[in-house]
Amino acid sequence: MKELIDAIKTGNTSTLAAPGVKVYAASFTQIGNTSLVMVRTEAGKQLLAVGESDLYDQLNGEVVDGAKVAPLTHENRLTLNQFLPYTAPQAFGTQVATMGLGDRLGIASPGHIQTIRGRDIRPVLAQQSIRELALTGRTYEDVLDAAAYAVFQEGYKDGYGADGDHLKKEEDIEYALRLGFTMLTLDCSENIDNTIETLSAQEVAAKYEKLPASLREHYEKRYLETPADVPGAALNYTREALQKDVLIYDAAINFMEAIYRKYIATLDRAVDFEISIDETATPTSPEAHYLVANELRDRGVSIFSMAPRFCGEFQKGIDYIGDIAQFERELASHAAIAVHFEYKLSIHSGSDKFSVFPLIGQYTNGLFHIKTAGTNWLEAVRVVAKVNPSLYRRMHQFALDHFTEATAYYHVTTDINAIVPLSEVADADLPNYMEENNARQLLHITYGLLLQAKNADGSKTFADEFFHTMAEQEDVFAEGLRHHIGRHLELLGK
Ligand SMILES: O=C(O)[C@@H](O)[C@H](O)[C@H](O)C(=O)CO
Repeated sequence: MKELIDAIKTGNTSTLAAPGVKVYAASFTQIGNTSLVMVRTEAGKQLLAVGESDLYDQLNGEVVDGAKVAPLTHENRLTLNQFLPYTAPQAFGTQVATMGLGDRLGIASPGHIQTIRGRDIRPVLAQQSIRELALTGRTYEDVLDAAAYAVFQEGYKDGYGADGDHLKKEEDIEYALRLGFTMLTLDCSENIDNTIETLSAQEVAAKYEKLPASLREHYEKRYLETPADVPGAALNYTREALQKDVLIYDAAINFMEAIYRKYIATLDRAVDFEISIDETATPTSPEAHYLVANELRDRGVSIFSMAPRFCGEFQKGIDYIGDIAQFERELASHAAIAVHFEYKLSIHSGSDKFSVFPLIGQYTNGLFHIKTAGTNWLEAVRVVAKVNPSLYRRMHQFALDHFTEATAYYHVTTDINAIVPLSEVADADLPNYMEENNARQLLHITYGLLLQAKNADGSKTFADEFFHTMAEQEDVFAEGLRHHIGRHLELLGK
């Protein structure tokens, strides 16, 4: 490290290098008298600060050859945020396309930044749901730390977001806001009454008639007596459909309003507020989308994006399943409704939906929010399959043994029996599993079980070897993400 420190001290920063040290040159920056750069040694990634200043004094680390070597801790990330504002997350609002790049491992954001840099779209790098945190054993502090350090490492100064994703409980909303998250995705799935879809028209009518007359009059006046006028949207409310949608969504709309008033409207900073009604058994018709959006607007609820449950299937880690012609027809209306109410359409489980990406880019005029997460984990699995076949085989077999357990967390229609047995696949062909839908979903939804698996002696079954492999293959992983997420962006027109 001494050679590097001396080079920085003498201002010879054109080629920052030292034996046994990887220097992330894009991170190099000057803050007052301090030169700061990210390096990686056998001890892992660290901040190297050369030159005395308040920043130097505030960083927690040890002094080596007259410089400070600081580990990538939560406290040091907060110090970085204080002196380098571009390393803190921001809200983006509705006038720029954004992409959620969920990173369940805390090591994908450098590749995501390399992919998105220079394109007409901004990254929400720190995106994790409470479900993901529970399955990986991470915290929102971990998630935001990893994203901020990646932004510093890559010297990315165009801004990034932090999304507390699929939040259902007030304590989780408070947790994300307390940490400075700049996007909140309110998951309303538990406030949507999916049982209504199972009722007959007569049962729906009877249940609807039991609602307060004032409520029924409110909806009938606004949706039966007043035609919806949304340019580009084909909306046709029937009495039967209205009755169902009121029974399905009224409680959820009240929930959205209550959370907005309590947590968003009172904030002294911008936060992108997303409404998620995608993780429900009930596909969101354009009429239902319009009803929810219209009610929210008239209640003064301003949103950044809305995630409907599209027709067909947006399953994890694989392409769209369904009638693309019907999807296009409904997408046109959903996108027109979002434009009408001045927010962005949000595409959840956006990973790998290659067949519909061009339609999404077209009908949203390139102004959308799209969420990915699992596909980034699968790119890491692909690296393991390439460079550590033994580890991949053990992970794959463990996933097969625990797949049923994992289906409690994610809706998939995976055919496990269609997956070619490991014994029939040569080491060199293991990466091909990442090209096959059933194997993709097998490894996709078992991520938490794999990362948290422990041996009888309490040691990690896979995680330590997995992360060591990924550290050695950092550049291969980044290249894989540039290729795979780059394909997403190209087809989305970005
Ligand atoms: O797995 C999760 O809980 C999240 O990644 C969630 O699926 C997210 O909202 C998403 O849609 C990512 O594609």
